[in-house]
Amino acid sequence: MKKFIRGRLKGGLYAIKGAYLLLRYEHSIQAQFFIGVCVCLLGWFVGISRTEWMMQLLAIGLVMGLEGANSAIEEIADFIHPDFHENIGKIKDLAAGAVFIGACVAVVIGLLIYWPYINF
Ligand SMILES: Nc1ncnc2c1ncn2[C@@H]1O[C@H](COP(=O)(O)OP(=O)(O)OP(=O)(O)O)[C@@H](O)[C@H]1O
Repeated sequence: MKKFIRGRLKGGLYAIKGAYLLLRYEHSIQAQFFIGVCVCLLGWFVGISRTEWMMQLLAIGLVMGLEGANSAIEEIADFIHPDFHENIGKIKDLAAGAVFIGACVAVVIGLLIYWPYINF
């Protein structure tokens, strides 16, 4: 049991290190983090509901999580095949496509949350 808990804690520390590396070195994640902070400030300013906060945070987590996975896939691809290869390009495009889908969903969630707060 002790070994199990120590193993999980160690795994958690590696995951925190990974999150730090993403935020420190990956420009896409940095941009998404910045946008996420701006949207959170907007949510606080506008006074969105508890449910809207949950949806907003889920959307931010979805995009940043997918971007992190995309970065990891790009790293693997460059590591196993640093030279140009059609399949590597396809793998990277698929991973980028997953981020794009998540980002589109996040934009729709954002519109659904903030549209009612806009008074023309
Ligand atoms: N080794 C490769 N072989 C074939 N096509 C590649 C290769 N590397 C990149 N590409 C193509 O270029 C696109 C961009 O790849 P790249 O690795 O530069 O990612 P990126 O989206 O610019 O992300 P980042 O800016 O985080 O590096 C890929 O989606 C793919 O279509």
